[in-house]
Amino acid sequence: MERVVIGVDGGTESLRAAVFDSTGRMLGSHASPYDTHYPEPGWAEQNPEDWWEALGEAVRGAVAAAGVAPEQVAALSVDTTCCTVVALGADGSPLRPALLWMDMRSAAQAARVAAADDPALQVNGAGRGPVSAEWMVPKSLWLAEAEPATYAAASTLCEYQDYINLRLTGRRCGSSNNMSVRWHYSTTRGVPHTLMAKLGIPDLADKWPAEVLALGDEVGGLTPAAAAHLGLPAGTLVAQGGADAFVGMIGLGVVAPGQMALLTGSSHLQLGIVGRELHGPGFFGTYQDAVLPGCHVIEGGQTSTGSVLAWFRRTCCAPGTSYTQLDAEAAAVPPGCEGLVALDHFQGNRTPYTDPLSRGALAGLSLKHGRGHVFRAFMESVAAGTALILRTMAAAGYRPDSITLAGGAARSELWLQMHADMSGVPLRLTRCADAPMLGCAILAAVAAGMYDTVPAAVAAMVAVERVMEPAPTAAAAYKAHLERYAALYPALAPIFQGGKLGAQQQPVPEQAPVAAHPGAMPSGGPVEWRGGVIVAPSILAADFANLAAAVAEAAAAGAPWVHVDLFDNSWEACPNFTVGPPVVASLRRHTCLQLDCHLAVRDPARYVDALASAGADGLTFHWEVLGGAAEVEALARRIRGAGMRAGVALAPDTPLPEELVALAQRGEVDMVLAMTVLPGFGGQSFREGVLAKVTALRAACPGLLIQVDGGMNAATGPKAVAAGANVLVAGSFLFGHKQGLAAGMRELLGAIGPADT
Ligand SMILES: O=C(CO)[C@H](O)[C@H](O)COP(=O)(O)O
Repeated sequence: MERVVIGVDGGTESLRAAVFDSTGRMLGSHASPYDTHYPEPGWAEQNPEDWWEALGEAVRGAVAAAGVAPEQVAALSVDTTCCTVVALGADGSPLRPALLWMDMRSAAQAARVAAADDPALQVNGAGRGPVSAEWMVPKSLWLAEAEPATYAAASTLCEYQDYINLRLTGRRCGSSNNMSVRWHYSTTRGVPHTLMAKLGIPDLADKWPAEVLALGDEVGGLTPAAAAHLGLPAGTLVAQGGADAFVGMIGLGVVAPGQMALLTGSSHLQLGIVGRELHGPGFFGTYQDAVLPGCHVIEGGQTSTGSVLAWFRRTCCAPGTSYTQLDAEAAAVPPGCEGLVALDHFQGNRTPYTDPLSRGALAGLSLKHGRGHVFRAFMESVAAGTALILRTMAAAGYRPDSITLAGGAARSELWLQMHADMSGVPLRLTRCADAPMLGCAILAAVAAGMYDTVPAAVAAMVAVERVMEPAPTAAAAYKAHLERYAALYPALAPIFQGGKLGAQQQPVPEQAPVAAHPGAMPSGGPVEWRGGVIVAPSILAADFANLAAAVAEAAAAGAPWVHVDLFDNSWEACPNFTVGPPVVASLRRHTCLQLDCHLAVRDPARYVDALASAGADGLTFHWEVLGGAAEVEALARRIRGAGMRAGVALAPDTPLPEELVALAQRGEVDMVLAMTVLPGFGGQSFREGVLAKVTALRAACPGLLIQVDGGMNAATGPKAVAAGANVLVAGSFLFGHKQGLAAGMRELLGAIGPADT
């Protein structure tokens, strides 16, 4: 008897079930719709009993459509919408309608959660936000405050998906997937007790399921009542599922570090797998162990993508105009739209700016441009938005090797190719369009013992049908266009919202983002990072009266970081006075590049809070000004706690301290800066002798960010990289380059040689 598995996808409009064989072929499916109620503007509720009825109907329908016997079903697994919150009484019955994921009534509570300044918030842009009203904690807080009697009576607050598992098996458990991505839970820190306590709801922890199961774990067998409802044998195995998009990653075969899922529809969602914890501004996550143990998920998102194209067709084209027609008109326009560039932020920007007030735009219109140009400009803006998200992730150390795409974008070859060309990453397309249901089926197959592991099941059940490679000529044609796109939001933000750049301006929380993933530094963007090396232009060599132009030039040249020297003339080894936190705050309003701040001052601790508030991404202080390893460790922790990368600098004559090596090996510092000139002034000669320190440090710390600063040019850069440096700060060479900074970048990177990673 052939064994089959069932995947169930509880969506917003309906619940769908499908039967799959062991090769991942869908044998039959069935959808059952249910209603959503909107009691107030912004509110959205569903009745859990409707889900249960839909589940019975859909599973029976899918089994009938597949033509299999119920006894053939080895297991099933369920994904649902994420953050659809249910309050259950002691007997497991719902106490009120469920708050659907899109329910926004807890917006005020979400703002208070964001302001709670708790370590658990670090997964959101390294603590800079946002916290969405969609999520579990704001919804729970709303219930506690607006309906205290219901909150008090609730013995369980859980997700749609947990409720279904409870009814199927009688087991009250949560999914580490849902909890990691939207409950501020982590597999190492556990439940966010301090956050709950700060919000005045410490008892929320008791209402959450105490048992947390990973995707694919056995939840249990169907109870007799559930079996009768589904038309399956009692005892049929139920495997743990999770949130639809994340289970969809499994259905797309995205289960290993370096892989990314791109889920497209009215919006875009970029979900990448990282081998270790990684936090940073401009993206969400990483969510620890959120898909498979050891696989952390990094998240980016664009709120309006397919919806922008739909808007254009609806409002700007004659009735009956087809996408095929618009696609053909767009295909006749060259990449870059002959100077026309659009911004896709019609409904705000989720990442990298996290700015709900940003809006769409078209810039560069001329009388030559026609409808095909405008449609293409919107298509390109969406692909460029994805490329910018990838660049932001790359600056923190994550670069996907492949992107597996699902959803509406797959219907346009032209649009697909734009995504591949601008991202510089091959796009994979799989056989099964219903990735969440296939993901559930894979989890069920593993729980049923049909495969030993999720990756083994993925290898057998996910079929990659096509790989679309970036076309080198088009990618080159898009370089300048991407820079124009990247410059649009910073230029328009003042118009949209009075000069603020969204969440980057928000205060950061008390505790630590973990070190950026070192050693795997970025490629992508208009200039490739050769050999995994970051070049950070030092604005010490720029015109201090025109720093906005300097950072714009650095961005246009493809630099991921800008190096900012903060000297206050307080340390005799650095007799210069440059800029302070207010200038960093101003720079933050002009760039989304990482602001890498070097403090050559006597008392660096006094600037930590101000620089964090200013939006600095990294803060490097000098070993020489502190009183030893314990003080260095404490300050590094404080810097990380303020949401920044912690670096320790050594003046050229300072020998490499063993204690610093030990701190780096223990992961207590993110970067070591070996100064190759005396701190204070640009334009000095490179001290090659310093490289012995770099060599020793690289041998001891293979994954560390090692920065060199001073006298860097096309002759000295390759020597620093050969010694083991992977972050090069260059001032006079770049800002003083006769052909401009971009030419200097090309020369430096060209001298370093091709990427070896
Ligand atoms: O930190 C510095 C000096 O303390 C500068 O960033 C560094 O010297 C870079 O300048 P240049 O490339 O001109 O040598």
